[in-house]
Amino acid sequence: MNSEKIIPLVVFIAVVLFVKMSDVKHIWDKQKTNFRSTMPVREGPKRPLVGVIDDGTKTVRFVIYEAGRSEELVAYQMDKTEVQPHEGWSEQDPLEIIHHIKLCAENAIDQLVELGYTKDDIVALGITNQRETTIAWDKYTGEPLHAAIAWNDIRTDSTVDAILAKIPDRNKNYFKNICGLPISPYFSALKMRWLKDNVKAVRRASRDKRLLFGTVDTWIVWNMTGGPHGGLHITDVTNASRTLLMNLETLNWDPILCRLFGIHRDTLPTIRSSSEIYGTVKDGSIVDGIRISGILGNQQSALVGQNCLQAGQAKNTYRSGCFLLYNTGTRRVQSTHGLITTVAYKLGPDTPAVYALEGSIAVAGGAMKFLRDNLRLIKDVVQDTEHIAGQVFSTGDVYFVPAFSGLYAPYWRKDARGIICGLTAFTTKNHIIRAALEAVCFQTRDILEAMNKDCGMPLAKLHVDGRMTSNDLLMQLQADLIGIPVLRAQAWDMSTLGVAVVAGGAVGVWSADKWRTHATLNDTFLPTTTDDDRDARYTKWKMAVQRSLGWATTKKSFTMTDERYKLLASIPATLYIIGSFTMLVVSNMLKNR
Ligand SMILES: Nc1ncnc2c1ncn2[C@@H]1O[C@H](COP(=O)(O)OP(=O)(O)O)[C@@H](O)[C@H]1O
Ligand SMILES: O=P(O)(O)OC[C@H](O)CO
Repeated sequence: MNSEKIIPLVVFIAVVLFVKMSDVKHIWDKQKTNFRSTMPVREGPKRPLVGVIDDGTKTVRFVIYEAGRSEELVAYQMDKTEVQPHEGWSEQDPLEIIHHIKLCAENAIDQLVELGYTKDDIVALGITNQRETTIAWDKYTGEPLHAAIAWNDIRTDSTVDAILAKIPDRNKNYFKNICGLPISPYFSALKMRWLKDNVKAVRRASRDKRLLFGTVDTWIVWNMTGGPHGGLHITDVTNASRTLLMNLETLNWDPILCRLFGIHRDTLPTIRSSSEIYGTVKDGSIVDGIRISGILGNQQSALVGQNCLQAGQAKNTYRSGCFLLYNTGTRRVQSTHGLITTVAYKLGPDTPAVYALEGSIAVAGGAMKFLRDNLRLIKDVVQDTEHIAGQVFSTGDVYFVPAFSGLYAPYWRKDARGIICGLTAFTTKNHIIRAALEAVCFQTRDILEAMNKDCGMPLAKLHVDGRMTSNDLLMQLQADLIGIPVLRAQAWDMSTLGVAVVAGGAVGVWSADKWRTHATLNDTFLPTTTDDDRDARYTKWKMAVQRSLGWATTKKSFTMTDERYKLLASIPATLYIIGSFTMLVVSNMLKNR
């Protein structure tokens, strides 16, 4: 072979090898998230272990901690299937959740065995979960009667209007002093009402007294403790406080609210504390026989995991949504600036509940997914957002309000829809991506402004966690746009740590004091902007928010959606021509009469 032929051949082989290597790296990167054995084999006496089930919006995880240590020992994670049958709807499969939990537990315990432990070293299980997502099932067969309706599903828009019609002045905050929440599609009672109004199987089960309702924690515990054969129908105060049905003072279902939404008390779980031995797993799975002793909604769990156990401490968790919780101690602070009052935790049946003010943001990391999957501006949410947005020094005055399903706190406007404004011929995708990152930071500032007004004392620093916080650019923008230091947690997943602490606490292997010494911080991001600069940009953000409001109406006009287009396109052309011709003839006949 002469060199003319050899050189292209070598180049070709090199290219093929390079492509294959990047494939391998991609697969390896994916595996790393699933098979994370973060710790080497331990020397010295073994500690008791605490297992955690974390059911998130997009993923299920099973994590195992050594009691008293804040680092994960092993973890296994699986993605979940999200179904969006219609615009604004978001459903999950309740059976998939149970299936994934079992598989994750098996895989995590396999890793545990490699480290020299056995499953009997696990002395307690904790559950942390996406909140508000609602499931209805049959108490005698255990069958779900419908898909789980996810927290960010907005199908209940008109249900909200129907409920508001029964309330003086249609005031969405009318019952806020009882349950801490405004009437919004976000919360579970609306989803329960929708299920009763729209799903025959749910109505039938309700009539036959077979219906059980629950948030995801309830569904998991019921299934794991025996299901139709004596499964416990319980929830914890933090999850119950997200339904719109719990009275924040009595910590029980409120009769007025249950009547307003038409939800029968017998279909609701018993409300328990966040840290006590509820029962033992009896499902024949690998964790059979282990005690379940902790339940916390995932945002409350991150508050505990971040060690924000004193009144006045706050954390912000950046996941698909973003949730800022401010511990108010045993005082229930009523927000007059659009925040909600929620239970932060109750560490035992006889200990008082601790409350928090919460600013909930529906879309944070979800906007990055939108840029990748819908607009295809990026390929990788983690690397591209940081890298591409970092290629420009500002958004070029572009603002992105990701109000895909309305705006939550502090606006609570279900009629808002997403906008990108300020586009010029100079705008590139880099500016739009950067604007999407800044949107997360501005929404956090919205919450902080409200929180400072409600609490009267501005927050001096912000503790942050969640997968998105690995983005350094986002963290710096956050510090720049709120003007206070941002303290990033040592590990991104504080939700699993929080419930591990309370589950371990209930069985006496984990005391808050011991855990505290291990909760260390990793990085601090300091503001680099002036007050004037950040205030000017914030004023522009508020203008953008104003433009996003009032876009969606409950009564939709007939618009040509993709679904309708496909339906019309499927009608044979001849039928269409005959139909049109007939209409023409009839209209002429009528005209000539
Ligand atoms: N480093 C990052 N930079 C920007 N966006 C990120 C980063 N990491 C994750 N995200 C986004 O955050 C979202 C939330 O991630 P994750 O915590 O896994 O979801 P969940 O809400 O199910 O817990 C993802 O959909 C992704 O779009
Ligand atoms: O699973 P996440 O992180 O999206 O959490 C969802 C919240 O709990 C909703 O309130």
